[in-house]
Amino acid sequence: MSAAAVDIADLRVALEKTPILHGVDLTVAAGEWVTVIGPNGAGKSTLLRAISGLTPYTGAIRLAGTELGALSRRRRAQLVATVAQSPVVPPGMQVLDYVLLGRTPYIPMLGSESATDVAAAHAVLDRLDLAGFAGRPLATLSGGERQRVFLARALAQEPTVLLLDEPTSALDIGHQQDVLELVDELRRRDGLTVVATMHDLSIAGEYADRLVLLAEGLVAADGPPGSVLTEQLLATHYRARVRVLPGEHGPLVVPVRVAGPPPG
Ligand SMILES: Nc1ncnc2c1ncn2[C@@H]1O[C@H](COP(=O)(O)OP(=O)(O)OP(=O)(O)O)[C@@H](O)[C@H]1O
Repeated sequence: MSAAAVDIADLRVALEKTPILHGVDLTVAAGEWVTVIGPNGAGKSTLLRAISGLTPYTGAIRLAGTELGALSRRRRAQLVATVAQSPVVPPGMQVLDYVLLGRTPYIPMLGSESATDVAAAHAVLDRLDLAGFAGRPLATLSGGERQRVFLARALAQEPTVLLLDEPTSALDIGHQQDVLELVDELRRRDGLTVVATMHDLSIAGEYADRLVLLAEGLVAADGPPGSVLTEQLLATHYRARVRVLPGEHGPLVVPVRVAGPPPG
């Protein structure tokens, strides 16, 4: 049997001496889409940052069978690409140059990008409907356009594991669907493994094979969307009043107001 794309055991992370993740176990098979949900501050971004090698941890994180710490930075960048919530953007950088940064793990030391790298960057800009933005300074794009450029850079990296931290939070509903369908297409076509975080629970359930509910730094539930998106679990961990309705591609979570507006 081939190794899991991501295999995490007893992961513990402390930030500024405060324990944030308290012993997380998570296995993601190659080609699987797992979305981590959970209330604000649960540790979702911290988990993704640990998988991408940006945060010290104890426990084990293995990528395709190799412990994260045993991978060179270059090899790690060939395996894992991240779309962070608010990536740092070098001032004045144009869109094409930013997307080309995704090719860094394939460019020889002290070398510069090849025609193949430039073609790969243009191809991904085309796929994301961003070709017309190639020469624009990133800072002049709208929030949603910029978010798609961040994804373009990650896809230009041609990773085997794609980490998406709320990748559609700035997108209108049409672009949300376009971007998630594209990621799903890459997963089906190329066997890309996806680990995402999302706050829109209906969309989370529609695209993921499995949902992992993280609460206070621990896995509170892990399974197919129908087993995690229950009114009881969402009430317990989000203190949310919701109705869960059957949908074509997964449960639909609808917030409901319990008390009506004050009379008068
Ligand atoms: N550098 C830091 N030092 C101390 N605490 C931190 C640091 N970074 C994050 N935290 C805390 O760690 C906890 C988990 O943060 P994290 O960003 O992983 O949560 P999250 O589940 O992604 O939340 P959200 O849904 O709001 O994005 C939060 O309580 C946050 O305040």
